Amino acid sequence: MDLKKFVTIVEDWPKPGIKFKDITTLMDNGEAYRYATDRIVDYAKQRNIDIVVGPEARGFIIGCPVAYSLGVGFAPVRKEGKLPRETVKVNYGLEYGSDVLTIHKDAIKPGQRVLITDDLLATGGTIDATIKLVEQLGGVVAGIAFLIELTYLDGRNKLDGYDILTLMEY
Ligand SMILES: O=P(O)(O)OC[C@H]1O[C@H](OP(=O)(O)OP(=O)(O)O)[C@H](O)[C@@H]1O
Ligand SMILES: Nc1ncnc2[nH]cnc12
Repeated sequence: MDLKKFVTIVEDWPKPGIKFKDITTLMDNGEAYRYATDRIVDYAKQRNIDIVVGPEARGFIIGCPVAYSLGVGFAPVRKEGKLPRETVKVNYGLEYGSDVLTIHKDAIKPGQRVLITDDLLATGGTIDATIKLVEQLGGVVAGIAFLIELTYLDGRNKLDGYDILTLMEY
């Protein structure tokens, strides 16, 4: 299936010069959403995943159906002030700003094999921060899966040494 047919490019959003890749038009097509999810599930099955971790908000859209299909748990990474119990946190930069990401301190047990999911790899700042959170808790990043990679931003370089799956490149 040609997944790119289901992604809508929105020019100059949220800021001038950004070509926003809108995945809502992929998610609202049942066949495309299932096809993309199943490809990530196939990847995860080869990597003995204990738990899926995804950053707010679009990382949830990808990670939750993958976790459900694998029969493993999902741990959310959220922006600061959203998780109610004790967290660890890290600052990060992204294509159009900067922020703080957090995860519950007990979300991952030391040694657990983690699949990180998100919709899109741009500068790699979000996932670099997510890796730091997972590793701070003793998790092993066994794979990272995205729908989309913006190759011109070279985020993959920032994630050097980790195993990465992307389903579409721009
Ligand atoms: O590789 P990077 O440069 O870090 O950029 C990619 C991240 O940016 C977007 O999330 P955003 O922070 O806009 O949040 P949202 O998912 O809540 O819209 C996207 O969903 C990725 O998580
Ligand atoms: N160009 C882009 N499109 C969609 N989400 C993004 N997150 C960071 N850059 C993005």
